[in-house]
Amino acid sequence: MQFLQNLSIQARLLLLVIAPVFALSCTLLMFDFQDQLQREESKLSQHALTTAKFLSAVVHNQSELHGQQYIDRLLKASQLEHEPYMSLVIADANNRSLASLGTSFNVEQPLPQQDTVVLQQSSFDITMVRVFTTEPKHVLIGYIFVAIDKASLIEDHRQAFIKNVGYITLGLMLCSILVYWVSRSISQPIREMTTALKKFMIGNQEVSQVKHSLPEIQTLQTTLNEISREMQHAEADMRDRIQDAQAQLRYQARHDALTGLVNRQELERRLQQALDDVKQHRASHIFCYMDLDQFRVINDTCGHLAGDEMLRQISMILSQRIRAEDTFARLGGDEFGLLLSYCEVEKAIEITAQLRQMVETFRFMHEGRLFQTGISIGIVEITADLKDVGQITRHADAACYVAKDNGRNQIHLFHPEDNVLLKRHVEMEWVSRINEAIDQNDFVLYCQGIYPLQNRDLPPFYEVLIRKRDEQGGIIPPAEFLPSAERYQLMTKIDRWVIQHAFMALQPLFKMQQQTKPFIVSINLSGMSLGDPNLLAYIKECFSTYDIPANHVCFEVTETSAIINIDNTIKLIQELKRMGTRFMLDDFGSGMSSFSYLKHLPVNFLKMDGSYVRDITHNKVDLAMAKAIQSVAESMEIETIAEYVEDLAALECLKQIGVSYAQGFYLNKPQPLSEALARHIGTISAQHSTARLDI
Ligand SMILES: Nc1nc2c(ncn2[C@@H]2O[C@H](COP(=O)(O)OP(=O)(O)OP(=O)(O)O)[C@@H](O)[C@H]2O)c(=O)[nH]1
Repeated sequence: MQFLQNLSIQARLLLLVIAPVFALSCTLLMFDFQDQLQREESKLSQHALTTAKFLSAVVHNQSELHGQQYIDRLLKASQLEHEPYMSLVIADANNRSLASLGTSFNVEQPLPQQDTVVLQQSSFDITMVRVFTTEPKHVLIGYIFVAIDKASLIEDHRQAFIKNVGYITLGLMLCSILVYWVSRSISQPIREMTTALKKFMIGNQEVSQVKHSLPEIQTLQTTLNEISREMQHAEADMRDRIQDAQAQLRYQARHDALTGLVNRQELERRLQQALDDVKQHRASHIFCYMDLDQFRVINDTCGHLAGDEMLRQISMILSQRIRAEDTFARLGGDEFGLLLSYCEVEKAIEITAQLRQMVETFRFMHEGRLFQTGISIGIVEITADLKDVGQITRHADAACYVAKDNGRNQIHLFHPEDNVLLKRHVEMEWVSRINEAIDQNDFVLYCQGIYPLQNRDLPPFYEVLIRKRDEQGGIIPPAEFLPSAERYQLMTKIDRWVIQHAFMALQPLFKMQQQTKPFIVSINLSGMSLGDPNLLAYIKECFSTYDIPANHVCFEVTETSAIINIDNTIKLIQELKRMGTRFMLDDFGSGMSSFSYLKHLPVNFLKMDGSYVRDITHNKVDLAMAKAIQSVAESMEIETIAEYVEDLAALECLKQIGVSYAQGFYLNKPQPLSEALARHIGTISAQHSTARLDI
């Protein structure tokens, strides 16, 4: 079959049509030849027998065969003279030939005794009939032999057969020529088409006209040319699209998707050019680092989409003031970079002052509310002594940091000896120390008691406070490291560390299955943690891991951080309160709109801001504020706590106005959490823990 597949159309037609027809014709001819031969043979045999019988009938009443005339008459009567392939012999009773017609022959003795018999010879068939006299006596008087010459009969038929085969061969040869011509008329255009297609493949735009084309091939050619045209259109279209996409990619690689401004990579490339220019040609270029002020508030109150819109609007407004030769870029978040080309410091200050002014006067409208923001700008002059682009951006960033530190919405020109920069350096160091302390558990938990003033049966609180161990084993207060943790977004990590370790400290108390005196451990949550959507899941996991009853835990959130993350905070409070956990609003009264937000925060306790408590016995306003807070809390059925209680007079005053709990150095100083808890359940002496509440 494989061999057939490799054959050309001509070869296939010849092999599959002509050859079988030839073979079949020859076979049929052969059968016919055999058949005819047999029929002829039997016809002749029959004829020979009839003739012999006829002759025997003619002579049967003779007593013997004699007389030439008589025999000739007999031969004539046989009517066999026109059958050249036969011989006829008349012999007497002794088998001596009396007369013959055709080639004479002798029949060997003894002759068979039958009256009629066919004797088979090598190339003859001899029909023998015995001749008898009739009445009165039945006497043998002779023999009549009729021979059929089989060889000549076969030869005659062979000639006819060869002639027929010749005719068939001739016919088939003519057919072959016809088949060859027809198949060539098919294969030739296919070959030409193949050549045309090869040329088409190597760049010809059209499949060229095939000379001896068939209608089918012409249709194929037209279709291919149509496909080719379509492909050319598609290719041109695709090329355009690729070019567009490449241009878009080039654009995207250099621009910020949100604002359309140049991006950080492109700015850094241009800064490098500027630095080279300064080093080679002493040109003067300025770089400014700009950061929007309190942008987080927009995101938190209006959502990120609104924040994006504000970034777009501010970028557009500032772009209008920036010269074509300058580069205004978005570096990420709410940070922008401005490269002022061929610009002196004084001019840069003038331009940035205008930009700052534009941001200050800009109002962002969202859902009917107007928002205002500021921008802090750090300026650095690109000088030849700057090592690289990284140093330019670091200096500008540092100057912007100083501008923030100076109260935001400021412009600051970079100066290496800035005190604030030194402070920032210290803070940066704290970042790695805090991370290390978290990994190596170098923090320790302290606590300060919060005791009931009105009803002694209420359980005390222990507010958990974090400290850090120093290398010499001393204790570092939180004021040294928490500001850095807040600035560098480490508060979530710290809060989680505190929650986990406070729970670890509590676990043994509940494991002992002792009837512990009721108490509540109070843990502070930073604003950053309140904005963390995964905090709730983390706290729940800690409750189940350490198996701590939820009603022994209270979380303290400050008013400002709760407000910034209001939705998340409300959800957190609702979910955990359902489990029995309590919530305390810390520093209450420090914000401007404390009372209005109180309605939305379902807390159990209010901790008055220490600033009202410290001077409550001397300052009437503080006293009035404390009373007001107490009155609002009572009407909302919220318990109050006063912190910073530093003397007996303050304690008495707070008790009188109805404050529920008190906390402060007068009552109790911070002590290690584990010790405080051990004292509480009485496993160690309670000597130092007793709060001075005997008033
Ligand atoms: N809408 C929006 N917000 C972003 C995008 N990238 C970063 N932010 C947010 O921008 C805020 C940047 O805040 P910071 O610059 O750290 O702080 P800030 O609130 O501006 O306060 P100061 O810079 O200290 O004045 C963060 O809340 C980020 O989540 C952004 O592409 N779109």
